[in-house]
Amino acid sequence: MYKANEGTKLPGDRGSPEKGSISGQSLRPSEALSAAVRGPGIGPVALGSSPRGDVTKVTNGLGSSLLGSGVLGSGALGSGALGTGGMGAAVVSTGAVGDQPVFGEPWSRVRRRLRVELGEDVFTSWFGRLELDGVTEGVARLTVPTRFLKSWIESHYADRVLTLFRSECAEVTRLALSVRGSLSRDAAAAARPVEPSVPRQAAARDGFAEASVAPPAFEKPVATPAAQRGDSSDLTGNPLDGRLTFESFIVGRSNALAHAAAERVARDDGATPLYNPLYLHAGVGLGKTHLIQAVAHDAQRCGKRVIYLTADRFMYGFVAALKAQTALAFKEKLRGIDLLVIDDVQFLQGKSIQQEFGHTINALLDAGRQIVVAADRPPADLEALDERVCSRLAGGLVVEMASLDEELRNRILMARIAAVQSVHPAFSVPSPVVSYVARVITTNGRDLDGAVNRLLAHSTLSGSEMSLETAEAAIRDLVRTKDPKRVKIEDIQKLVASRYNVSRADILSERRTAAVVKPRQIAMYLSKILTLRSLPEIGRRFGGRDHTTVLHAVRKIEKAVGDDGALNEEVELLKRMLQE
Ligand SMILES: Nc1ncnc2c1ncn2[C@@H]1O[C@H](COP(=O)(O)OP(=O)(O)OP(=O)(O)O)[C@@H](O)[C@H]1O
Repeated sequence: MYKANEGTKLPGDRGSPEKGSISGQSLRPSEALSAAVRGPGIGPVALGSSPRGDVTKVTNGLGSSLLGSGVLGSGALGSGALGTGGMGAAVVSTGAVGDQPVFGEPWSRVRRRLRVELGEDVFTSWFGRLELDGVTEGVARLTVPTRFLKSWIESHYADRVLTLFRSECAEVTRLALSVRGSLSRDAAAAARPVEPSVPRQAAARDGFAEASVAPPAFEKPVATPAAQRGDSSDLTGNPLDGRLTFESFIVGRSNALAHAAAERVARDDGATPLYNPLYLHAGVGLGKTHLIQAVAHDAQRCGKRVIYLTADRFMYGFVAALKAQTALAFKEKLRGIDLLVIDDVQFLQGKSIQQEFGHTINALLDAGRQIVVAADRPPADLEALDERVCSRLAGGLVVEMASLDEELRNRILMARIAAVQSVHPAFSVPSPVVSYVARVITTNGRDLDGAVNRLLAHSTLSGSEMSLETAEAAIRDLVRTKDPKRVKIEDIQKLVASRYNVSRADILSERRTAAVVKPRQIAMYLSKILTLRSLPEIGRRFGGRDHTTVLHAVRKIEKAVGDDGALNEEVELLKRMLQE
């Protein structure tokens, strides 16, 4: 079983609640894993082959989107390739392919090229969670966690992704993008609320468009009575994932504060919410969703009325309600709850939706209702959101969850392995292998899940002892080179200010003395070349200046570094310091 938390508690916290049942959430980690990697003879298994005949596909009967997928290359059973999403269908390449994963390497190269082309920020926002599920008969099946991401990638990047994939791997002729987890999370929840079908025009107006590449491979529209009636006011939120509880959340240095605050909020009696809103932010896969869903689970168990929504669901819900002229009911429903949990708030797009979101959180906060928000960045960096909304979101407790350190990664891995062992007692991972995986997979919890998935696939399918060598081959593609550092405008301002002996406030101020103008212009220039922020955004972050002022500064410094060797060296040094 997953290990219970031993983490930080805030004063006044009660102990862990009894494990209770959550309606429609019956998939335990052990069941999920057992379903995911049932070998031949245990569960329904489909076998197929690629056009080259060198890929054997093993699909468990619950569908490959059950919990993500893994792809292994051959060797003994070979090197790992894909599917960091968790513990689902294994796609195993064997035979003639040799030691290399069949599609994993090309896919890794596609990702690398996209990252270089688009820059770190754009790549992380749109492609950080895009995963390759497999390639069958020329169709590369890609998955993302939300419909919104799916629509966005399809309408903005599909052609580019396909072109890159084809150039890396001629076998790929089409893409099929789908939302992963749509089966898993809801398989047990027959009563899953359905995405209201968003009218094309409304969707396009608010920044998302219908699929344009290939018909979704897996996504199955689930008809519910509410959807059939078009009753979009029947907003019951996204279903919670029964695995994402406090009990299964491992607490370490990087997330102790967030965990303590989350527990406190979940168990608060609701009379006077202490941390409201509670705003958690962190990079991809560091446990935000896990923690805020844990809050939602716990609050539900305490009898609170809870709605958990991803930003895209909020958008779809609102657009559909507008269309069905049930927007009032939609708002009323939202405002009549005790706890609103919103995930991935950085994806909120569209003016009217943002306004509505702003009104909703104002109404809830004014009524003393609790809000919990997760995002991949701090409130001040939510560029798409109205400033007043950002400041309201920042007005409670904002906590950053840092990267998982090695010790925490080790404990998460051990918990995952223990969960698997409760179903597969023969699954054994020697401690040097656990330590090795914890050391080399530095990225996030999702990749740790992917690693366990591959070790399990290896052990189930090969039946051989796990050694450091085989483990290394199984998880090879998950071991990434260090991501380039993301530079923040605030850090640029601080560094440049200290280098030129002025304060950051001077840089943001109206002062026009030469001692301040030069560092200000250098800082603007560095913001333009080291971040993906637009000129207007940079202007806003420099004391509300116009974008033409920023453009002027950028051009001026560009020219100056060309003419003046000393300045060039100085700027290069600042650049290096910021990127280290
Ligand atoms: N501290 C932890 N304890 C247990 N599992 C964890 C922890 N941190 C992350 N995980 C696991 O890692 C995976 C990714 O976590 P989660 O989905 O919560 O990340 P996230 O921060 O919401 O990422 P994203 O920004 O991509 O949505 C999940 O399977 C989660 O259970």
